[in-house]
Amino acid sequence: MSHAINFFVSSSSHSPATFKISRPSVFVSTGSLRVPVKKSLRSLVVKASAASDLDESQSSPVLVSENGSGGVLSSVTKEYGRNNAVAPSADSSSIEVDTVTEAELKENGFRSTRRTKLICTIGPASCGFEQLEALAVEGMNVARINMCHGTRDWHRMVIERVRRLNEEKGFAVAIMMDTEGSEIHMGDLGGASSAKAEDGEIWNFTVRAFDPPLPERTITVNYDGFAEDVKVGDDLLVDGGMVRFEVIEKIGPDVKCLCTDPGLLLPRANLTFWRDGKLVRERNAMLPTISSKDWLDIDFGIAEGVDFIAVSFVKSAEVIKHLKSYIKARARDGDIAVIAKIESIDSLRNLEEIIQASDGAMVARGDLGAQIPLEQVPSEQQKIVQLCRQLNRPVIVASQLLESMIEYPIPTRAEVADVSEAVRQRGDALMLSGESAMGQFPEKALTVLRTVSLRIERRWREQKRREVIELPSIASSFSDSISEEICNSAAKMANNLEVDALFVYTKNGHMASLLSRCRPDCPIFAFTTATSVRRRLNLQWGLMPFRLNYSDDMESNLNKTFSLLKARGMIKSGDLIIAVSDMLQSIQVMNVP
Ligand SMILES: Nc1ncnc2c1ncn2[C@@H]1O[C@H](COP(=O)(O)OP(=O)(O)O)[C@@H](O)[C@H]1O
Ligand SMILES: C=C(OP(=O)(O)O)C(=O)O
Ligand SMILES: [K+]
Ligand SMILES: [Mg+2]
Repeated sequence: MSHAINFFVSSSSHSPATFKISRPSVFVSTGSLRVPVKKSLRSLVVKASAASDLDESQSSPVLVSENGSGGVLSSVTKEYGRNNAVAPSADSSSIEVDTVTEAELKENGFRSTRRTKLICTIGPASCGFEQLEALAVEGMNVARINMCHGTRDWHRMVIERVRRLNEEKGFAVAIMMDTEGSEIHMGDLGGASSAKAEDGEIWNFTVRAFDPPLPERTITVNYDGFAEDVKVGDDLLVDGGMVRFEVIEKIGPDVKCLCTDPGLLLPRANLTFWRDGKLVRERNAMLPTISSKDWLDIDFGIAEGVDFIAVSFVKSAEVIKHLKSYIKARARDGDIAVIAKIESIDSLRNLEEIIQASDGAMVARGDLGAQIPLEQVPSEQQKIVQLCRQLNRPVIVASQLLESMIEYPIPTRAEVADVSEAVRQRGDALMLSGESAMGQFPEKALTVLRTVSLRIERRWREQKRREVIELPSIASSFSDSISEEICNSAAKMANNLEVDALFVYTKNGHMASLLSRCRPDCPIFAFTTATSVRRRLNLQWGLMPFRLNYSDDMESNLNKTFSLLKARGMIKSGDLIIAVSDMLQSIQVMNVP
């Protein structure tokens, strides 16, 4: 027996008078017990189309098919059979999914797949082909290159290796380029890997350029206005306080500083200065968010076709809008997603408009913690994660998640608790920085992120502890409202019916992100026609992106998908799924035939 429930909604004029929805006489069970309804199909189709396209009979209410003979089921079965008959092996190559997802699905089934996405910063400790491969196998979804460090040639080499890895080994690792931004930082220490500053020593911070070797106890500073901005008596903090100096004398371009908290100085470490307990914001606050060097790096990123550009030290939404239109005018293959890094006081002030303007955000706790009191960082993190979810933007929690693993093979208990909390908050992605860029245990650190994520996600599902965060409507058009309602309902149905997976057919990824936003219990298979969209979906919670050519005909799309996934052993007969699509705005519940 099968049930098909169809709503036809006429919507060219959005006045309530022409908008008719009738209640279905047969409704999908919302009991919490999962009932395998083998060979049945229940579908609810909400179709928004121009009123003039529909006559009165078409727009009239609900079509219910009580028997399977003439309903959607029979055509699904027929189509499926036909697909199967025609060269299944040739067809099975036309669905692209990364090897890690495939293996995870085959070995452990739907429920156990990881929902939280993982980003690794690539540096000297992880840039080799085999090292990158090991990270990909371990679950790296996105490789981040930080333009603060290394040359463009070095970054190009990393991008090429990741691309080759994807092509040759079937991964789908996306690339994120992170701009240097106009932060004030130290120079390269004349090639030394570090320098020790001792208590009571006097160091010279200077804007003069030197050929190596540098004079003893000399630090070059990248910002020309440095010597003018600081005052005698200011505190100078390296990396938010890892080393502390006090300004004792200014002589032209040289600033003499007394070390008051000793420690290790690392190349290009960030510098902030404080006066009367407040961050000093002189002319340095006027520096452009995107420097001329950043624009060259951005051109490089566009030419290399990176998937994401993360913008450091964002102050306002304007810069994000500007960059997005710059990219749109230049990027060849679709656009590059722009991620706003929230790491300054200004970005906190303009948080909502910045997130609105961006394609995603990063809680960049490293620099954020150097600008606001440390004890305020956790609550800002929570707020940013929640706001991103409400505005439907992916969010990354970054920096010092497993800092001790730069040196040690296991994390501290406190670090594990921090990672757990970020997973519990349901951020989209977690990011490694120094742990994977220059630490001794990049793979082990990634394994910790993966296992902790899996553990917390499973526990959350087992306890059925769905959080009560309110998801406000974000749609800006009637059609968007329909998509949003469909995704909210489909996610709820998926939880109540305990389905195995949600399927979403989405050309630009919007419907997939709306489903991800609901953080449903089951994984979301996102089918998209474009490789670039597929790579970008890698950043979003719970999405398993597939590339697949499909038509506007949902039935044939489903048949094709079932046969391809079955041929690859990723689904099996009887699995219960809910499918939604952005072509025919619909929800269908069915067992895989
Ligand atoms: N491309 C690179 N080349 C050399 N070292 C790098 C590179 N990328 C990252 N690193 C090292 O890894 C550390 C952590 O990376 P990250 O957090 O991205 O930078 P930062 O510490 O400047 O914020 C850096 O301080 C630097 O020592
Ligand atoms: C991720 C961050 O930015 P970066 O590593 O580029 O300083 C941060 O400050 O936390
Ligand atoms: K950066
Ligand atoms: Mg930063």
